[in-house]
Amino acid sequence: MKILEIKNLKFSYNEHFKLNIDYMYIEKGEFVSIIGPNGSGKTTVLKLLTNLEKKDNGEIIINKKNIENYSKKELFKKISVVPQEFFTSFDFTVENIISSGRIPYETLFSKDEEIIEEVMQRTNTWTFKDRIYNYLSGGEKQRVMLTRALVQDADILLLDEFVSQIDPGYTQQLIRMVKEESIEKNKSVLSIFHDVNLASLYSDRIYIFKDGRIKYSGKPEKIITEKIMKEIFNIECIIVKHPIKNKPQVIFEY
Ligand SMILES: Nc1ncnc2c1ncn2[C@@H]1O[C@H](COP(=O)(O)OP(=O)(O)OP(=O)(O)O)[C@@H](O)[C@H]1O
Repeated sequence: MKILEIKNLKFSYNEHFKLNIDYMYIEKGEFVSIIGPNGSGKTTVLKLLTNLEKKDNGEIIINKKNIENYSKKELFKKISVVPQEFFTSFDFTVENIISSGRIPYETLFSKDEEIIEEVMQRTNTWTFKDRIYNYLSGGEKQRVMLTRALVQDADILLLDEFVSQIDPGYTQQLIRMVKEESIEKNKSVLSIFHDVNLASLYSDRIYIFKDGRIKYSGKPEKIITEKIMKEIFNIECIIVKHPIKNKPQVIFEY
């Protein structure tokens, strides 16, 4: 079942950048990634999906219902987001920030507190729950934002380079957690990656963006090729098969 569909989506900030998506979808329980060069429109799509920008044209359909027909609260239960950056001018603690993921459920019963603590233990953020968010390192902030999105428990998780500042140990742990959410809880994931190898290893399907359009889409095995990597990113590379998962992995020639 398709949980998210984007049809004929058009948007422009100005004459310099135009986004034009004919069709894009995510199935329930699918892990889908977007890759593409800087400025190709990846983050803009996520902003349109969360109403941070207003589309010029087209349709965004979540669970067979147009996004415009959702109330804010309903939408928060459908979509949770880990943005590239999150700023706050207040001195919120880590626990304050993460707890805000439960706002759409509007209860402060112990059940919510249990959910919050359980997810914080899993992401190892519980140990610094009383620290001020603004004073955390970049990687710690990203872990807090992912934890907030997980406690929100929405059907679709939108991730914008959510491990870009995270060390290898936590990168593996957090991506595995997200993957488990999709496999075990049937959550759908749409994740932007700059690391093509991570996208290839964990995704069921990948969309490759260039110049505000989808240039290629499909299973990693089909579209992570030397020719396409050269065309999209202008890189000289060799594609090898992951020894355990058989997924294509990109190695720079030099
Ligand atoms: N608020 C804005 N006003 C004007 N132009 C913008 C704005 N936000 C983004 N852009 C431009 O729109 C284009 C697409 O930006 P977007 O952030 O979607 O790219 P991206 O593929 O996510 O890039 P990156 O990989 O660098 O994060 C870029 O050229 C960017 O400069």
